[in-house]
Amino acid sequence: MLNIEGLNFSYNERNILKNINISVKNGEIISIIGPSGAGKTTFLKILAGIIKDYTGQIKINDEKINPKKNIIGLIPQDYGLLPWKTVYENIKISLKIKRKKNDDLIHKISNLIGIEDILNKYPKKLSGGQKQRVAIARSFVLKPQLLLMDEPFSALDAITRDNIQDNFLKIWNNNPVTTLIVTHSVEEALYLSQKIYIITEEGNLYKKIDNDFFQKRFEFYNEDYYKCIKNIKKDLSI
Ligand SMILES: Nc1ncnc2c1ncn2[C@@H]1O[C@H](COP(=O)(O)OP(=O)(O)OP(=O)(O)O)[C@@H](O)[C@H]1O
Repeated sequence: MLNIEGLNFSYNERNILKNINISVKNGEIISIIGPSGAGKTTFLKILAGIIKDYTGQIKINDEKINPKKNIIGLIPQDYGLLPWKTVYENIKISLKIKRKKNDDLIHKISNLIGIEDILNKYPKKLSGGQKQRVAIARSFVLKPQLLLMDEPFSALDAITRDNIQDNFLKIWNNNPVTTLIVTHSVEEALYLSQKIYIITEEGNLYKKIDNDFFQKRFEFYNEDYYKCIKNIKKDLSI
């Protein structure tokens, strides 16, 4: 269980996140959705241990979160691949960091996500969708206790995005990692997460939604789905 209680954070006395309370069950996927500048990336950076001077409590299984002890995977907006390493080496880095050896797992996950044939390529030769797949494979190989994804699919065309979202869920169903996804897309939040948290422009947690549409692709002509999207969009414009 990930427990966040009374989290506050300021940049140079400017209050960015205000009294955030969220709990995520082990193996659950939640989405954080909110307008630009609301503090979503800042929130992930705090969880990843990049930002440390927050107040409030963050616990994993009742112990204070510790990025040195807890295995935390972060997929940043730019995918974070090292240009001088091949895809295979980029994925293997996470195993080196955790001093594990598991080449079989690299091949299993690469196969599941469809990147077996590009393992020897360098990142500059890859499309955005391929880089995204590599970043996802790398974080799953790490077997993190917590996976953080910052707008993971925003730069992709609609067909590639649907395809990679499906691959992501395929791997997650194989190995349900506790995951937080930051997104601007209501449709993406509905497809990929069991709970949706709305953050306002001022950095307050406004609402938690239990999502009935998880892992279901709906069209706009489905009335319940359409209403749900409309309500969330209304909340986001407050
Ligand atoms: N290093 C920094 N120093 C000072 N202010 C910062 C810093 N990084 C971000 N900010 C400010 O903090 C606020 C929250 O930024 P953050 O990147 O977390 O928002 P976001 O919700 O992820 O936005 P977006 O959806 O556009 O990515 C913004 O107003 C931003 O300008």
